[in-house]
Amino acid sequence: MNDLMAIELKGIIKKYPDFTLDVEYLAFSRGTILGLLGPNGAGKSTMIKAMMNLVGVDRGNISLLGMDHRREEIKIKKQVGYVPEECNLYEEASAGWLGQFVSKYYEGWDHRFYQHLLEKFGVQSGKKVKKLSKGGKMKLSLCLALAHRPSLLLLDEPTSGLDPVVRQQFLKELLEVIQDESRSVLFSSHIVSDIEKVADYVAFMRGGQIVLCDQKDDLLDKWRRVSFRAADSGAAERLKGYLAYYKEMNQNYQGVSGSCGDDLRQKLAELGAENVNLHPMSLEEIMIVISRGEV
Ligand SMILES: Nc1ncnc2c1ncn2[C@@H]1O[C@H](COP(=O)(O)OP(=O)(O)OP(=O)(O)O)[C@@H](O)[C@H]1O
Repeated sequence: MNDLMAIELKGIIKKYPDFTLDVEYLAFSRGTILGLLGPNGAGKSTMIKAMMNLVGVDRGNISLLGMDHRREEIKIKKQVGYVPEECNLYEEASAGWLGQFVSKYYEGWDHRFYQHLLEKFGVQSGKKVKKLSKGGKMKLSLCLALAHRPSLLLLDEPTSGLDPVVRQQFLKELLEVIQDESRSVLFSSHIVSDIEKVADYVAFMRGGQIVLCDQKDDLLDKWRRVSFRAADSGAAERLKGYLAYYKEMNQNYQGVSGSCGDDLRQKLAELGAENVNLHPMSLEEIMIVISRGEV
């Protein structure tokens, strides 16, 4: 277990009849935001639920804030704010009542901050949960998760039901919340632009596995769309090693490289590539290529 890590997963296996979560290793440091991207059914929610011990894993170790997720579950939960994908709040309760109720479980509960968040997100304190819109329920869940000023926030697609204005507000709030101390956030989303705005690290999931995890800025630096013509079949064999995914027609290659150094163009040329073109990729483009497993 590494105390400096917000979350550390090692050798996780969780089998369902038609799906296996298989995470060899995933970790990110305290005080940072990890954006978790992946297509529908990739296993993002299952992995987050496993961290919260809401889904029991068959094998492997999970530590949150340097503590074992099973042995020290209660201690962890006092320091974690979790917002699930589906709203599971008591429908007959109001935001005010829920605040009073939830506050009993958290030493760090800050009632003024809770009121401030409700106001900021436009959630009426007296309105019952059942009368809130989908976005309203998500905003209330966020306020409840943020108000005890947790050391670690686990947010499962928190922005999916929100309109663009509230999404902006929420992302701003999130950045403010983690700015003052060493707060850490795991944030899953389909909205790549949201992840791009706030994340320090980005992890991509596909088919139950983490296929890539890196610092966001490094990802943008390293990934390039590449095209070239291979001088001959020997050159083609050597050049393919530089492409994460590619398609080929008559020795004309179009692909992507995830290992772009300043000298990639020169390296490809030395190995027999002609007419080399390199283009930067956005996070969205990288995600689409990785999600599909093809160019
Ligand atoms: N309780 C369960 N029993 C059986 N299979 C399950 C269960 N929960 C999830 N799964 C399966 O696990 C897979 C991953 O689902 P999960 O909800 O973790 O993906 P996700 O990446 O969060 O997807 P989305 O972006 O659509 O929310 C899916 O194939 C799903 O059917």
